[in-house]
Amino acid sequence: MVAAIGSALEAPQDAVEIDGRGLVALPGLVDLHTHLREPGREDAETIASGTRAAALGGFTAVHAMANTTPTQDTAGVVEQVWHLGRRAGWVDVFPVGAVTVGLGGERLAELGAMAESEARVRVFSDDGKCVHDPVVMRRALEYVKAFDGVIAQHAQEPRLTEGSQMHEGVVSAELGLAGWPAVAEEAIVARDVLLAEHVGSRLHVCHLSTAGSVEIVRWAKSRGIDVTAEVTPHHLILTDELARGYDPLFKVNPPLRTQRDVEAVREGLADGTIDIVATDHAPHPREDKDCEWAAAAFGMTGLETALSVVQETMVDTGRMTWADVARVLSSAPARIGRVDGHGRPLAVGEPANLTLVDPAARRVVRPEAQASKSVNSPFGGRELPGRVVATFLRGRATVLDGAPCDGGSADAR
Ligand SMILES: NC(=O)N[C@@H](CC(=O)O)C(=O)O
Ligand SMILES: [Zn+2]
Ligand SMILES: [Zn+2]
Repeated sequence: MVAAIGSALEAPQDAVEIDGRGLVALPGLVDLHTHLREPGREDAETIASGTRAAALGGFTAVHAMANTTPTQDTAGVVEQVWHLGRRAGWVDVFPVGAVTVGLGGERLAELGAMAESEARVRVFSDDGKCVHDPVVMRRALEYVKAFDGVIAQHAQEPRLTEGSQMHEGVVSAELGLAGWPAVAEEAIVARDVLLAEHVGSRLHVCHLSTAGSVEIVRWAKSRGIDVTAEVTPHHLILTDELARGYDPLFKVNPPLRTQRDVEAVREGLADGTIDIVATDHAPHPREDKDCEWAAAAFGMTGLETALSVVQETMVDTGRMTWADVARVLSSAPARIGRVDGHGRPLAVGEPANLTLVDPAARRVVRPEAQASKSVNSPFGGRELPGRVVATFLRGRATVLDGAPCDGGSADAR
């Protein structure tokens, strides 16, 4: 708990003192969209390694996506993930529940049992797959109203994206790679905001990536539809031009779009149409990325670079203040996920979940030196601004002087 705020305070003798001059204090960051890969793909990431990466990135809470093996579609599996997160101790892990059994898109998973479990699931998503059947989507939206849940949709019309490899446009035509058209995302976003309005439920749009999707969400919000949306750091800064080198590091779902889309998502984030930044941290082992483009997995890591990318694209460009950063990376995601104790203002009596950032620092990203078990960062070798100096989870340092406090967590080494 934050005991006092001021300039002439008496600290207890054994207190850790940090010289905060020049640093920005943010409420601990909250990621609504992380892939931790455990259970099932511990070669790519574990709950311990992924949450350690999260703490180093300034996070105190992450939502762990449901596309694990087995799928997080029962109370048993979400409770297991929740417990492993607790035991690792780096951040609070909130498991996302699958919408449909095995992400199959057909039968609703036991949403109520997951909501009532110890993990208290409020966010449900088949992420990786789109809940494409409108009847299933409608039922899911209706069902979660009972416990104030939200459906987080991976908006990708499957028929329009069969075999898709990258954004459909000039570059895909030149490279001869199968395109993933913007309309495949926008058609689902449009359908889902209308469904959410029809049944009076809450919808969250995952990794919104196109100018058209921004317009649809802006329209929906102006109508009073209860929709929220996220953008990833990579969609704020990278474009489909990067596919020209055929390096699968830049292969991701939804794909990197055009400069026009990048401009539109930045503007949407700045004006509040897009509510939050979420990492979509998607670690993959080397063998799934060190191959030709068409055979490679979709996804990139992001927990350890997210804040820097937001600083570069939104703060250093004058589009957002640090208070806005606290909103899009902490308070708004905590509210959407209905998470207690996170995303709270830095005030006396609030839980001491906080992050100290040095905005004047610059660093070159070295994926091999990161805490994630996987190295598929699109920012390797790139210089980015900002450095997370310290992270505190309920008053306990998880990161100090930019280094993980391994002693504090039993299982994370
Ligand atoms: N974003 C990705 O490209 N991949 C994600 C799935 C997803 O977020 O759709 C993954 O699980 O690897
Ligand atoms: Zn997705
Ligand atoms: Zn994802």
